[in-house]
Amino acid sequence: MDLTIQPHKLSGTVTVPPSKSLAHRAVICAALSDGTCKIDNIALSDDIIATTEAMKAFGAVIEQDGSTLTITGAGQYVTDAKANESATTAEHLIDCNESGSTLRFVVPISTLFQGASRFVGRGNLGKRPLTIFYDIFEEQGISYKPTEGELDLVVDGNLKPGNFSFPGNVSSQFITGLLFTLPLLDGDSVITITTPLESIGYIDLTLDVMNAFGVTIENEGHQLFRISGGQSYKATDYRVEGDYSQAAFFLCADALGNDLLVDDLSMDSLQGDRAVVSILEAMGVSFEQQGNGLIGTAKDGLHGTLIDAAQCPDIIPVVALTACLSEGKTEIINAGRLRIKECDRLQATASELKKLGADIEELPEGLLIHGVKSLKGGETVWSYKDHRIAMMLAIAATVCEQPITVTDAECVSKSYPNFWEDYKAIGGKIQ
Ligand SMILES: O=C(O)C1=C[C@@H](OP(=O)(O)O)[C@@H](O)[C@H](O)C1
Ligand SMILES: C=C(OP(=O)(O)O)C(=O)O
Repeated sequence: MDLTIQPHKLSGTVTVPPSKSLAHRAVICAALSDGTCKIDNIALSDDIIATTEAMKAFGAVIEQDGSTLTITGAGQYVTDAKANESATTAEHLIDCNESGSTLRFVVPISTLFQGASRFVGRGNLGKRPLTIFYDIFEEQGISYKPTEGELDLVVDGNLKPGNFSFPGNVSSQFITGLLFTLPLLDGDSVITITTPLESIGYIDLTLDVMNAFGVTIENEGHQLFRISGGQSYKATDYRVEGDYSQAAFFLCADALGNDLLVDDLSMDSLQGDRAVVSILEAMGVSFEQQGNGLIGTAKDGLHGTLIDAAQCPDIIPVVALTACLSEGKTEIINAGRLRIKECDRLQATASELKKLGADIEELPEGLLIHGVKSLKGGETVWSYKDHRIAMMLAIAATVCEQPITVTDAECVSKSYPNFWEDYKAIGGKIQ
């Protein structure tokens, strides 16, 4: 789907969708529990569908009523060996679609159940790193068969408790997957992170949701995690809070002169992407809180700054757009992992914003931006089939002098299926 967008100011209230990261975690904890849970404020984006379907494959029963999921957990199949044999000896087929979270969370979880699991997916997912798990599987004698190209991975074997150690700069999702799994084993484990941990906020989300479901982990400075075995997830009800990664698009839109109240934000959220607020403040934006919403304004204009992407990779494309219209120089550092997301986001951000008239240069691990007065637009730009690039370009369109056409715009369904409807509802002009 190609969309031509006219330059037009956005205004009004936008209620951000529920946090995708928290939704993955709540669905997984509920689906591993030993009872029935209601998970409220769920949006069935492609990634969340991948996770719900995955957990159904292991025996969880999931029913949808509007934005609420009623989940009856498969905890009994983990703990009861007899039930394992009768209920889940077949190969589980897990379609991760393009969701790195689903893949890295569910691979270790799958080893809790009897029978092999086959993980398939598409887009960039087959190219995103998994070697941290492969090393563990080699060590523990768990069989795994990856294939080249599109993801098609068969994992067969049961993870054993023990000592795990690996670097913290590839993806925090490996840690989250192991944290979900290890407490259900019959012995204690320790995870040691051998380099400074990046994406720390996502580990805090994992620990927080697990805690809500009665599972606890000892966290020693995010470099060492002590996990007691023999725990179980207790059924509980949970509401998913609004998503700061999605709010970032609208908060940056505000910084760029749009006029939005960005609603359903938890002011003490653990989401790492809440960093968008402090980054924009450092660039000259002031925020006013109205209820659970924020309105940003840059009365005296925006100025460039130094931005460390290590803890908040997902907001970087739209923050980079904002920097393109901020006076002076912005350098974005520690952003190497943006190259291993749905696309190479450093390359995609630089190439598409350059087409629109920005002065932006790709660095090996970041971006170097010199602010310009305006973006001319008038070009066709590609989303790279990456939701966060598509949404960033939609915000760029509001500040371009000429219309732009965004190609492969439907990819927003990965995290925010209603994005284009919401965009139109606040004044976005799509032809
Ligand atoms: O755990 C999560 O929910 C996520 C962790 C982050 O990945 P990395 O830890 O690989 O940076 C983030 O980019 C991704 O969108 C969601
Ligand atoms: C990278 C993302 O998600 P995932 O890693 O789950 O595919 C994202 O949502 O930007």
